[in-house]
Order: sequence, then structure tokens, then C-alpha cells
Amino acid sequence: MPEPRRRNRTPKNPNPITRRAALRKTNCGKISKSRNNRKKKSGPVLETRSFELKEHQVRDFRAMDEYDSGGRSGDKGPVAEEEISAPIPDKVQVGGSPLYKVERKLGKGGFGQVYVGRRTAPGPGAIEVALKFEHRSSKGCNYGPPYEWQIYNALGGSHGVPRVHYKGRQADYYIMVMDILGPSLWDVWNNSSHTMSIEMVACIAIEAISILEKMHSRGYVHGDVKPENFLLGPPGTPEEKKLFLVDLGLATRWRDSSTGLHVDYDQRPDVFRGTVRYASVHAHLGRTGSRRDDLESLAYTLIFLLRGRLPWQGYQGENKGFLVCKKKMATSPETLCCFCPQPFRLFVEHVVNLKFDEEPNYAKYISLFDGVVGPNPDIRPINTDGAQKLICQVGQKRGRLTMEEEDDEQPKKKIRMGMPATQWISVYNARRPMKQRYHYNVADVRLSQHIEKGNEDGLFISSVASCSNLWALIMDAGTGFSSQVYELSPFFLHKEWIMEQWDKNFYISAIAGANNGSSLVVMSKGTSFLQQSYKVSESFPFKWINKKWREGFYVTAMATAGSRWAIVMSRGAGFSDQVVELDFLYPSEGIHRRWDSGYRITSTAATWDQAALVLSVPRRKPADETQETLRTSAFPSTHVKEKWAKNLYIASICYGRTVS
Ligand SMILES: Nc1ncnc2c1ncn2[C@@H]1O[C@H](COP(=O)(O)OP(=O)(O)OP(=O)(O)O)[C@@H](O)[C@H]1O
Repeated sequence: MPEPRRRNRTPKNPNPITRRAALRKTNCGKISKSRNNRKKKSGPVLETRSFELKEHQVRDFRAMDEYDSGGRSGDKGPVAEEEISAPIPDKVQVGGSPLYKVERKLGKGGFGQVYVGRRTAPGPGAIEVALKFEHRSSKGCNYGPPYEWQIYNALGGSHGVPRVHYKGRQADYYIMVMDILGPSLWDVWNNSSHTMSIEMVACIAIEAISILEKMHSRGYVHGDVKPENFLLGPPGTPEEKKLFLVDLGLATRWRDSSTGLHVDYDQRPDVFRGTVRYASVHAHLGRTGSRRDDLESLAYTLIFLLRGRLPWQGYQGENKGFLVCKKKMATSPETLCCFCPQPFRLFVEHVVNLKFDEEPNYAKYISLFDGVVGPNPDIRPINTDGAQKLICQVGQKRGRLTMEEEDDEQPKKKIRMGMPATQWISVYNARRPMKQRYHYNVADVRLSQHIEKGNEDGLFISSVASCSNLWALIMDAGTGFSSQVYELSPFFLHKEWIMEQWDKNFYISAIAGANNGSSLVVMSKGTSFLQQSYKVSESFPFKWINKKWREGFYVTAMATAGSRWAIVMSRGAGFSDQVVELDFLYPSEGIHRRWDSGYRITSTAATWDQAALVLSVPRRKPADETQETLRTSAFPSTHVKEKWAKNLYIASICYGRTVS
């Protein structure tokens, strides 16, 4: 069966670009410059950035339950979907079109049904067309014309996109009259014993890259590249070897139409649009779609056609998306392409390492397949005219026809190695000189003596973490707390004790969880918090965080125990905005982009699989905005001392998934 996909064509705001554009206009933050971003070979990984202020951001609402110092909030059930039972009409005439008789069904997707339409009377234009019907109350319409229509208006008829001749509403259906095409690549693969020749797939690669280049050059990303959405021309016609890309219902703009600038980066881990099997890792993680995502999905499409299977097929159940994404991250390009010719591996390697706003080198990707396809384009199994044209254009533009000089490029840092690693992630903020102390490898029984000694010296606990069931403890003189209590408990988390302390006006100021399920919770007086809520969850609870943001809470502490997460959110946290970066490796690129937009890291936590960093905009701008992060395999004891010498103090620390 073809892979189903999940999407929402009629979100509250159907055009994500409009929302992003609006957001950009409200952001008053200045963009600060990167001061440092280097990776030492054997030493720690250091990243640093100055920080400036940014305004508030609008978010969606989703409900779940939680423990709250000031009460509970209710759940909202899902909205029931309407049954669609209206019959497809026998005849169609829309938007000034001739009258078409509706004949056999060509296909059906999650949103539309496609039929052959035959012109009933002689006249100009095509005799046979494809009619795409979408019921007015379907998910794609929301009682207005399908979002896809707008995209066909912009892209219809451009290279590799079928032309739309007419469109309009007839009774309960929105109907699009378009070029009729032939079988999809999925049909071809399915009808040829689930195999495809290397030359055929290489030709598909070449032509598909040129189709995506054209679509991207017009400012759009497709958003759902997969074998089912590539169609060949109608059999027996001159176009039967020509490739088309259909289904533009998930297309978005990567380039703002008014400013011409790349759309802003964002990550909303609860938003998934696309098809699980072929989606890019970034799409799984809810990152704003950009050109790299189409190319990553194309890479998976090609490997599927070639090998007949992708390593992440077969997962089922509620956390299928999580497991598939984890497997994608853990599969190196070598493993994915182990039975494929080298050009396919190189293509995968290139595209999975693209940055959010990086311009893909389409011509170079096409040239990778030169050696696999026959030299004579006329006898290739797929028409590669579009790719030939692109190569010529690029060659002329650069005053040369070969791409060889490109090989002089600096080798790119490969981030998707498929090699998991766990490390300490420590975050340092510039502060006025103060006393800070750290303890690590602290066994349960020795915890109290360190804390008592620290308290005697006028220090309170500011951060806690755990590695191999041993605690790390940061104490300092600059917390502003007036008193503090803590509990080491075998539970993650110990609800009754926390509620007791809430009653005494203590608020959670730091938490850590150990792999054995125990937790260390620190609660303090003298915080700015007005109300607090926490949630323990089997997966990162972004939906809950999102809901609490809407209620004025911000994440103020996070921890993990094994694969479980605990998130603490507080009212009165002193932030004006907050975002989350979640990844299966240390989300370096996301953090840099957030730093550039004025956020700084305020909480960290990581499981064996994922690292989460919460970044916030403080209401009061600190005097020195420098923030640095370190990733080290051992506790960063010597590094901390070096930081102190520069008046940089640990603000947050955790141990878990990064990448070596
Ligand atoms: N122009 C066309 N000519 C011939 N067949 C077509 C054409 N457009 C679509 N089809 C067939 O109809 C199927 C459904 O079309 P399409 O993917 O556009 O619908 P959808 O409801 O948007 O699908 P999805 O569930 O993937 O969003 C396609 O997979 C294809 O087999």
C-alpha cells in the first residue's frame, strides 16, 4: 500500500507564510552577530553568542492534564469530522469550461478523487482531462476553495507541473480540470515486481531534481515528495516518458513573496506535515519547511525505488513518527545506500547535511548521476530534458560547462553520521563576579553534606543533573533565593512532596532525574514565580508546553529519567517569549538561529535519544548578553574554571544525547 500521510490543509491560518511574515513584522529584536562557532577535534565543542531582546509570539492551543500549584485545566476533545457522502456528478462544467462527461476513476488521495473527464462536444482544448474533486466540507477545503488551487495558480504548467485549465465549484464539489497524466512511480514500481533499474532511478533523480529546482526557483517547496506524487505522462503519448510532480496541497513558500527573503526558521515539534516514510527529519521535528526537505524526501524516494524498502518501514502505533525519525537519524548514508551505486550515497550525504536556508546545488546533484545514465538522452527510460536545460543554464551562467571546479569546495561538516553519543551539555552566562561551586559524581548518600556545606557558605543550588545515577550539583551565591528545600526520591517526580512544598510557597527551581528513575527536586523561596505546573511524560510533551504558553507559563526547569521527561512551567518566569529546540542530536543550527533572533538557552535536558533546549527572551535585558555552550564527554570541571575566569557561570547543565 502507498504510505498515507498526515496533514492539515485548513489550519486556523491556512497559509503558514502569512503567519511567519506577520511574526517577522512584530519582532523588534536586533540580530546579533556570531562571535564564535568552532568545533575542536578532541576537546569540547564550544558555541557562544550575544543576546538581545525580542517581542512576544502567538501560539496555538492544545489541552492535556498536569500537576499544577494553582489548579487543573480541562481537556478539549477532538473535533468530529463530517461524513462526506455526496455522489460524484456525471457531468462537469466549471469556470467557463466545456462540458465534460465523468468517466473512470484515476486515483484517490486523502483529500481528493481524480477522474477522467471527456469533452462532450467538439471545440478547442483537450478532449481528455483529469478532474480532481474535493468535497466542500473535506479537510482540504474547510468550505472554501482548496488551498492547492492557489499553488496551481502560481505553478501550474511550469516545468514538471501539470497545467490547470479550469476550476470552480459545482454543487458540493470543488473541481479542478487539469492535464491528464499516466501512472505514478509507485504504480510503475508496484507493477514491475517491486524493482526498478539503476538507470531508470538515476534518470528519475536527474529529472526530479530539475523539477524541484524549478519549483524552488519560484519560491515554493512541495512538502510531500514521494513516489505516489511523481506521475508519468499518459501512456502512448509523446509525454509518456516525461515526469510530473502533482499534489501541491502541502506546498509552502520558502521565500517571502514581498521581501524576497528566506522565511524565518522555527521549530514546533507537534506539527507534522507530509508522509512519514519519506518526510525529512526536519519535517518530523516540526521545523519550517525549506528547500532541503524536498531534496531529503527525494533521496528517500529514490532509495525506496531502488531497494524496494526503507530501513524505517514497519513501525506501527502511536509513536510511529518518533521511531521512524529516530531510525532515519540513526541510519548513516552508507548504511541507507549500501546496495546502491555511489552517486546515490553522495546525493543522500549532500542533502541530509543541507542547512535550513542553504541554496542546494541542483546542477551538482544532477551531475552526480552522469556516470549512471547512458550518454544519449534520447534513449533514456525517462525524459531528462529539464535537467539538460538546467545544466546548460548553469554552465552558461558560470561561463563553463563542467561542474568539476565545484569539487574544490570546502568539505562540509557531516552532521548525520548515524552515530549516537552522550555527552554533558553545559551552558554558561556572563554575570557579575559571584561565587559558584560544582560537585559531580555525587552518590545519593553524599548529597546532603555538599548541600549543607554550600548553604553554610551562603550558596543555594542553581542547577542539578545526573549521569550514570550520580548527581551533579551547581551551587551559587547569585540565585536571589531566600530559602531552599530539596528531596531525593525514588519517584520521577514525587507529587505529594512537591504539593506540600507548593503549599508552603516553595517553587521548583531545579530538577534532575537518574536512569534508575529516582529524582532530585530542588524548591526555593524568593523566585519570581507566581504559579507552577509540571508534567511527566513518556515523550517530549510539546503539546502541553504549547498549551501552557498560552496560559502565560514558561518552562523553568526540565529533567529526564531514562526516556521520560519532566517539564516544569511557571507563571512570572520573567520571560517575554520562549521556544524549544528538540532533536536527535545536539540542535546546533537551531540554537544559532535562535541566538540570532535574540533567544538564549534557559533550560536543558536530554535522554539517550533526544536533546531538548528551551530558549527564552528575558523581560529584562541582562547587562552582558554572552552565552556559551560546551559539549564534553567528561564533566567539564577544568572548562568551568576557565569560564569563571571570564565571568561566565554555569546556567544550565544536563547529560544525554548529543553526537560525537
Ligand atoms: N492529473 C492527473 N492525471 C492522472 N492521474 C492523476 C492526476 N492527478 C492525480 N492523479 C491520480 O490521483 C491520485 C490522487 O491525486 P492527489 O495526490 O492529487 O490527491 P490528494 O487527495 O491530494 O492526495 P493525497 O492524499 O496524497 O494528498 C494520484 O495519486 C494519482 O494517482
